[in-house]
Amino acid sequence: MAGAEKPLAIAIDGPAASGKGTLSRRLAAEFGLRHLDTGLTYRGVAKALIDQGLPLDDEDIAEKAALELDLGGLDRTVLAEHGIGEAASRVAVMPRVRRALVEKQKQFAAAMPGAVLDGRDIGTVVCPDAPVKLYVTASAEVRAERRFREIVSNGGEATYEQVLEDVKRRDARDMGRADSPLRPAPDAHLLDTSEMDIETAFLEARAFVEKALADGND
Ligand SMILES: Nc1ncnc2c1ncn2[C@@H]1O[C@H](COP(=O)(O)OP(=O)(O)O)[C@@H](O)[C@H]1O
Ligand SMILES: Nc1ccn([C@@H]2O[C@H](COP(=O)(O)OP(=O)(O)O)[C@@H](O)[C@H]2O)c(=O)n1
Repeated sequence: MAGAEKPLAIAIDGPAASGKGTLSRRLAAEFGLRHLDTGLTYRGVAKALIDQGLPLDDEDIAEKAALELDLGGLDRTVLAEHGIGEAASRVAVMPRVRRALVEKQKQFAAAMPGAVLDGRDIGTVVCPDAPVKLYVTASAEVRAERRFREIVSNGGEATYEQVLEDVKRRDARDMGRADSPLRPAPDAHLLDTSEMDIETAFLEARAFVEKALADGND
């Protein structure tokens, strides 16, 4: 990245358990960039409200929690809990919560040498000028199977049917909200990982990033 004049942003969006976090972490390591899982910021707000016994749907209260959130203090091991994803998608419908978090996410992306950000609105709202945008997806059934295995391997309890229902409900809420709904940016490259293992998906994603960066330097 030596000599780069402005930070490089790689925007990765997609629905729950599509594999965007796994890809983002590996791409960040590969290209020497920082990484922000923006889902953790919405999860962080939801967890703060739950811990204080506060409602998830009061915009004044949730905005305050969003403004107070410290990106440096997000503990993935705690926030990854399945139920917090559902709560996060409820706080994520509120425009003032989004505004507060998007501002912090933009600041993160603006620091050199740049960053890989993953979430639902990175290519459309947080980094609309990113030169590299990926929309990672997979069928709801494949994503539910991945999330189910993840929960069980972490010692949690769930059934595949429950997880599939949760995934579909969250998809509907994320795609149906008025503010920054989940959708591919018009210039995003679609990567359907339904039939790909992690390594294959990473190699595809890396090849796409390399090509996009080379094209951008022409
Ligand atoms: N292509 C893939 N094939 C199989 N499992 C995958 C694949 N991509 C990710 N996973 C697994 O699926 C789960 C969800 O992946 P993650 O990257 O956390 O998704 P997201 O960030 O989109 O919610 C993790 O346990 C991860 O190891
Ligand atoms: N940029 C983002 C990231 C997450 N979110 C919300 O936060 C929830 C949790 O996101 P996440 O990325 O941690 O969820 P998973 O895909 O890991 O299951 C999502 O269901 C969205 O409602 C969002 O609205 N915008």
